[in-house]
Amino acid sequence: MNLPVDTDELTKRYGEHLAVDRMKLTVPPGEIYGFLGPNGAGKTTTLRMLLGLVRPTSGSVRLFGRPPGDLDGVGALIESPGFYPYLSGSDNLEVLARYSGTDPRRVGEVLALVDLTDRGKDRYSTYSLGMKQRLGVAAALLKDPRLLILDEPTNGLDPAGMADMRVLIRRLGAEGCTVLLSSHLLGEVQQICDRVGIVSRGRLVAENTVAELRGGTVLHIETDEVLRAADLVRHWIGAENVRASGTGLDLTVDPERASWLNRELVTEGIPVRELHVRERDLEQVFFELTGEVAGHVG
Ligand SMILES: Nc1ncnc2c1ncn2[C@@H]1O[C@H](COP(=O)(O)OP(=O)(O)OP(=O)(O)O)[C@@H](O)[C@H]1O
Repeated sequence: MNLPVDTDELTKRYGEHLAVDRMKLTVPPGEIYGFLGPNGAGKTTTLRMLLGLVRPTSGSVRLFGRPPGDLDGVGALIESPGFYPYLSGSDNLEVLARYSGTDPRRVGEVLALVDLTDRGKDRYSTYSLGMKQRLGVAAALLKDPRLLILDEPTNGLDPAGMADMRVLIRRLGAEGCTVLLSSHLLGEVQQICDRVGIVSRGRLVAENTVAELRGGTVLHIETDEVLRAADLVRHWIGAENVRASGTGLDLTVDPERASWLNRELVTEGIPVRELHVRERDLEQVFFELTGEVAGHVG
């Protein structure tokens, strides 16, 4: 099958600097794939290589089985498109439609898709940042793509603008469009994407669904005797499943065993102040996988 996105050993080197390192990226049809990593991780460079805007140092790119540069069926928003500020959103799209040989009747359709019908006749310069971004997506949708590539589509948007963009992307996905988007915001990919690839220093360090990346649940125990509790629990369930954190322990263990653990600890004279199951945070997973400072990612 010709996948919408399929790269192999994709590499880009700028002088001594390895911006993208042997990237293997596959996106099957209909998926919303989040390409997640801190600033400078190599996301934009990868997306630019997919679109034939940057030549790879080595490795290969195929979009629908075709070499980069053949962008039939592919729409992209990589950096803010150059819209004319004094033209309306609608007129700007008509210029692009004419330029790309698209039926101008499509302009009304894409404006509706991005919820800009009411403001289509207003000058671009009067648009909010969120509206400008949505017009950018509308431009990428002009040719009715089967694959949409979006670089940081919510960058710089306020919470309402971000929410609108999430709704839009999910709607496009529901209509069968494959979407590959990059982001440095964990919360965002968590909410939008079916699958996530985590990129760090040019390498894809993990790839999975959000749920699987989180790796299920953690049992958290709070006690005043953390060290003694940690020793005992390590002995019972294996040291690799126990992490001491401050006044508590995080255990990778079947939550069904919570009452058994509680009983055993109390029997050993360890007072258990609190015991609850919690989901691992994607931010924590990200940090564990990449060693990147968590503050880099939202
Ligand atoms: N034209 C270039 N010449 C030299 N180095 C570059 C060039 N383009 C990108 N780089 C470097 O390659 C690395 C990856 O950059 P890239 O823009 O792909 O990262 P990113 O993950 O998209 O981050 P951001 O979200 O900040 O754009 C960075 O260290 C960057 O400085």
